[in-house]
Amino acid sequence: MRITDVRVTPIAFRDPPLLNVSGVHEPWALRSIIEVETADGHVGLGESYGDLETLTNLGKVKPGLIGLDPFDLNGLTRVVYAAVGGDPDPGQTFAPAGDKARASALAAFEVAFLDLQGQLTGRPLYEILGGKLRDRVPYSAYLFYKFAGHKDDPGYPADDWGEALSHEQMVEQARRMVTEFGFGSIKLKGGVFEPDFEIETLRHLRKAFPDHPLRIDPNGGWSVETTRRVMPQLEGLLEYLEDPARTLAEMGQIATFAPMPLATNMVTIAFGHIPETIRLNAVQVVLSDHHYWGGLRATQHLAHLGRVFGFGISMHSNSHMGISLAAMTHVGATIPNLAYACDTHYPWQVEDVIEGGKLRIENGSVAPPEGPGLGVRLDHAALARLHRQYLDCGIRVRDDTKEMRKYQPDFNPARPRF
Ligand SMILES: O=C([O-])C(=O)C[C@H](O)[C@@H](O)C(=O)[O-]
Ligand SMILES: [Mg+2]
Repeated sequence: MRITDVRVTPIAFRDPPLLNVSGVHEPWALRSIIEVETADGHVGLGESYGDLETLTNLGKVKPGLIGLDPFDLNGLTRVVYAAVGGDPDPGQTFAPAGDKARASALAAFEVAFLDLQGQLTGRPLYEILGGKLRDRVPYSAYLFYKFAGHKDDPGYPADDWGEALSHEQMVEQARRMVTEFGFGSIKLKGGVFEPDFEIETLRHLRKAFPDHPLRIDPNGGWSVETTRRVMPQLEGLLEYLEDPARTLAEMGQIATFAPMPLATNMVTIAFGHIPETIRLNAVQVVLSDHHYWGGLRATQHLAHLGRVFGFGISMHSNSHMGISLAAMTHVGATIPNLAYACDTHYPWQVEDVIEGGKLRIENGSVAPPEGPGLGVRLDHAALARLHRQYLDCGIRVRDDTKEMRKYQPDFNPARPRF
């Protein structure tokens, strides 16, 4: 069974004005949708970033995939490394340190190849990945401070979540997340306001949700000294503290005085970072993300290293569609040491490219879609509509800072902000 066609379609979908350390989300979020077709008409799906660099790299890989067997994942790795650059040694399946471009291209196509393997064998993807260890994968409520609407009219109605700039509004956002989706744990995106204000928001959340584990993620927005100053206030409040500071060395310093585990999706983002992470004991929870760790098998390998070296595994996300949620859920179902509920931006998205609308989050968790492979199919009309939005929206690279300067012309995202 050989691959005869590969299509990569950039899309843009509505995104609310969510705040973070770099600024605010633009009205349109970008992704790319990958279709890998075999001679007999099976189509494997993948999803990745939609920025120009990713699209360029995926475009470079495409021609080399024609004629490959979808079961030849080492062949895929060789093609990706040859096209994007790097060591073409087929033994070097996973990317070294700082190798996000190659690992991301590999991941985008690996998911589509695995989807094909599932379709060709009539097996759900979690079986291709070794079998499921749980029926449902837990996700956490992902709370953002947010504006009520975008600064410029994006040409669509404002989202129905309203403004969240006060503690009380954030508790309301959490209440809706927990009521509608049943989330059993809560993450607050921080780095937006002074840490003391954000910790007060956490206290309000603790009061309203006494049993929900809480996390905060300032995305490297705090200095080591600021983190030291606020640490007594955080003690006993958090399940883990995610990326308070920006570098591995700073995380290592914070780990010497932090009573709770430190988590990251910023300082340990490739296999080559793990030796130094362990040497410094800088991080106790790694947020895996198949999109840039090199795919679903790489995610399993990362989890295995977690068992070897004693760090926990959680999962990171970005604004994404149902193909990514299906892939995250299939792999999440196979990881023995997935000790924490995974991140997902999915509740913030109102559009999707899969048949049947959106996947369902219930009781704070998602079941891997049944059916062969990923278990999701492309809605071609929706894909065409979201591609048209991409062409029309004019955004080609995500820039939260530029967007924030429309509200606050002197906004400075330099970190540490606090
Ligand atoms: O955990 C994280 O760092 C993220 O989810 C990164 C995202 O870019 C988040 O900050 C966002 O969507 O603004
Ligand atoms: Mg993070």
